Parts: sequence; structure tokens; C-alpha cells
Amino acid sequence: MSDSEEDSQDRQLKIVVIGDGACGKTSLATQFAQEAFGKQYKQTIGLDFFLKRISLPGNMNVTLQVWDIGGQTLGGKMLDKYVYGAHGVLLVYDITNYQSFENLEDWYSMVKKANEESDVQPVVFLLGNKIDLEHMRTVKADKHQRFCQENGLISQFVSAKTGDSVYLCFQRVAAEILGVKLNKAEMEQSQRIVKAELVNYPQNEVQIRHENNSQQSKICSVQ
Ligand SMILES: Nc1nc2c(ncn2[C@@H]2O[C@H](COP(=O)(O)OP(=O)(O)OP(=O)(O)O)[C@@H](O)[C@H]2O)c(=O)[nH]1
Repeated sequence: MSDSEEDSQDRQLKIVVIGDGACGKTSLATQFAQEAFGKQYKQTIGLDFFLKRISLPGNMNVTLQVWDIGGQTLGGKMLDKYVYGAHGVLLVYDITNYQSFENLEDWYSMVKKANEESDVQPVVFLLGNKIDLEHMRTVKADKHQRFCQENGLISQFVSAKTGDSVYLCFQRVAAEILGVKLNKAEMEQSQRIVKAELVNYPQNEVQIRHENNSQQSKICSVQ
């Protein structure tokens, strides 16, 4: 960052979110900026923008300018222009879709190419999204870790649906860019606990269910 930017308290950072179509980029951006999640898939044509102000340790306020780039732009003429000058890149795949992991190579090559001429290289995070669907995982965690190690990326698993670690990953990327250290307590606070749905049957309904069950067992004994 330039000296004048470093001097001001409220900074703006350009964070670009890329990856295959339907891996959850728009969902991550809306979960972060609006704390909302939509089940309906609506393809992003071109790109969308989101702005959100966050705080980092030491009373530092940062505005994140999130560029949500449509998955269909890979191979298109505009993509390297969108990515150029980004302070941070979130490279996203869907842990239940192996193809979206395989295509990371292409996405990452494009990031490197787009910033070839730039003095400052962006901080790149690898995000494995949809961890609420752990039972449907097709990309093993060790493959994810290997990709991070081989390319010097920072790793994070998230769920745009439950919000698990979404705020944390944007906060981590901003902290990393600005050279701010987040301690364990700050990271845990941002992780946000996933809420379980509790089904609370009324007391008499439990009794009816119990009676129904005992009737069934009587029928069974007759047979
Ligand atoms: N279960 C689950 N579904 C998710 C999650 N994130 C996104 N989805 C769903 O996946 C679908 C695609 O999500 P989007 O956020 O539109 O995907 P995208 O990467 O922006 O797609 P493009 O606009 O085509 O680039 C939608 O139906 C979302 O509801 C997640 O963490 N968990």
C-alpha cells in the first residue's frame, strides 16, 4: 500500500472473489455484507460489488470493496482487468464438487498473469466452501492443504449457508494485507457458532406419539 493510504485510518481494500460457477461466491459475499443467505441459485453475469466496513485490532477501520466475479468469466477478455490491482483474492471452490477444485489451477494462473506487471502481489486465500455439506465432500482436506502449500496460499474452510467462518475469512484477509496480527480470541469471536435447529414437540404430542407406538407394537404381537 502507498504511504498516504497507510497514514489514513479508514482504508479501502479491493477483495476479489473468484472460482467456478455455483461454488458459492455470491452467497459468501452476501453472507458477509448482508448476513443473508438465499437457497435459490442466480448466476452472476459479469460482476457485482459489495461494500462492508469492518474493524481490526487497534481501532483500525477498513472498508472492504468485495468484487464478486461471475464463474462464467474464466477465459473471457475482462477477467484480468477485474483482478488487476486486487489487494486480496479469495479463490473459492465447492468441497462437494471435484471439478471446481480441479479448475483452481486455471483460476490461480489467471490471477498470477493479471498481476504480472504489478509491484505488489495480492494476498491469496483458498476457500473450501459448503462445509455444512461435509457428508457430501468429494475433495479431501489433504488435497486442499497440499494446494495451499504448493502455491503459498492461506487456507480456510467456510459455509456461506450457516455463516461458519465467513466473517473470519474476510477479517483474516484484511489483517493479512495490512500486516495486523489477530490473536486466537479475536479469531474465535469472529468464527460465529452454527445454530442447531431444535424441534420442540408439545408435551401432549409426545404422549400421543408414545401411544401410537405402543398400539403398533400390540399389532405386531397379534401378528
Ligand atoms: N449447502 C450450501 N449451499 C450453498 C453454499 N453456498 C452457496 N450455496 C448454494 O449454491 C448455489 C450457488 O451459489 P452462488 O453463491 O450463486 O454461486 P456463485 O459461485 O456465485 O455462482 P456464479 O454466479 O455462477 O459464479 C446456490 O443455490 C446457493 O444457495 C453453502 O455454503 N452451503
